[in-house]
Amino acid sequence: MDYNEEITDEFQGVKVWWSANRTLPKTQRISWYPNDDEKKYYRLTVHKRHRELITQSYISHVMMEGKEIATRKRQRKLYSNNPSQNWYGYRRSKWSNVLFEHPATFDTLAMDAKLKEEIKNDLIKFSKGKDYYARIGKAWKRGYLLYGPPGTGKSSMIAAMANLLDYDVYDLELTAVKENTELRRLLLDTSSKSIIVIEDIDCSIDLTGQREKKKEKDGNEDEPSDPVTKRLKEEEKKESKVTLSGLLNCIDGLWSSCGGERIIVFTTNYVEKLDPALIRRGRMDKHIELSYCCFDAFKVFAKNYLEIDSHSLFGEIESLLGETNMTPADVAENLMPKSDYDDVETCLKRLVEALKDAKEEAKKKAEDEARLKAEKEEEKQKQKSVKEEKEQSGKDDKEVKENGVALEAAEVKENGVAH
Ligand SMILES: Nc1ncnc2c1ncn2[C@@H]1O[C@H](COP(=O)(O)OP(=O)(O)OP(=O)(O)O)[C@@H](O)[C@H]1O
Repeated sequence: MDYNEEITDEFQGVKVWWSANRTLPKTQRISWYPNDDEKKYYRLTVHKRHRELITQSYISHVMMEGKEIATRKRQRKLYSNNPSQNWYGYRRSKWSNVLFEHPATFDTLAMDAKLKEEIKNDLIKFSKGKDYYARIGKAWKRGYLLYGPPGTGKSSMIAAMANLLDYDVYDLELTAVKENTELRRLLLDTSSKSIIVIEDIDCSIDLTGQREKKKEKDGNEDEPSDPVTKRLKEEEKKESKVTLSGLLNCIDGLWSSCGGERIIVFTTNYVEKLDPALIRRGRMDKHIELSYCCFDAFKVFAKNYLEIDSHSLFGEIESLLGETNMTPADVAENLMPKSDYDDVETCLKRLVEALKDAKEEAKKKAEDEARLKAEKEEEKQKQKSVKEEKEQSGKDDKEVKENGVALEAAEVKENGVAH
């Protein structure tokens, strides 16, 4: 809306007029910064008989609409945490950000259709649950644990979640956090409507307590003379003290005291390594396994990458997918046309070949492993029988010796007696 422009609006049959204006500065001065004296304002004109309706309902209606428009228009961000030595000073902050523009959505996510629907519903229910969480007296947060082998879509799912809910993403790199208080400050500095992601949780924290110490460097390393480098090196050498209990306390306690909705996502390739305390329900409410490519997931790729719903090769692909483990990342790579000459047939055939190779390789690997196991077993048996033989011969020697000694003793006695 331009200055001196006027627009009309209607609310419950009542007409109102808006105009934009500003107060001009009293003094003229040249400055890099906007003039403090200048004030922008909107004027709302309405017939005085509608005053009550306007002040009691219309204004709050306008504020709410405004907030919704701002949310719709806002550009979402991907944040990553800065090391604490960069937190203070001019324009320094705890988090750096870039625009979040990951294209993954639940439509592009290749996975079991039922599970996908379940996760979507869960997320939507959570995002609409403000009153529900307030009523049951729980912090408005939800934890997801995504686990599965590399290339099965854990990062893609996080992006799809953020795109579905219109949330910002905070990628929390725990290895850059020195202690629990830093972790707390970082988390308190996140905004509402956000997903906080800790990837590869099993690698970032020692799950029994203290985080792995950085490898000690040689003691006789040259001391830098430059004071800035020296300080940075000293900072680096400081022991990292983010603990599992610190992390859990932050997750459990912190957000109860600050409103707003937050989702926390942990990812790992090795779920079995995780401490049950970390992933118990309430902390990680939903455990989602992302696994090797199933036929449902393949059909999503076929639709998205090749724009097909069926093909004569689908049957063969379905049975090959059932017989071998191929990650969605590998399936996607094989399905993607590599040149303008690659048509649907070429891409599907390439996938069939790759699946056959993978099946063959897996078979060979299993055979090699079985052979190795059999050889080990044989070796073990051999060692066992050698040991038994040795023990037996040891026993025989002892008997011979004992008998021999006994005999000698008897002879000595007899001889002694005889003498
Ligand atoms: N389920 C999936 N649906 C759609 N695309 C996928 C899926 N899984 C993997 N991909 C594709 O493979 C690439 C790698 O996947 P992604 O990074 O999401 O896997 P990840 O499980 O997070 O792997 P890592 O454990 O190595 O981080 C993605 O860019 C995406 O194109």
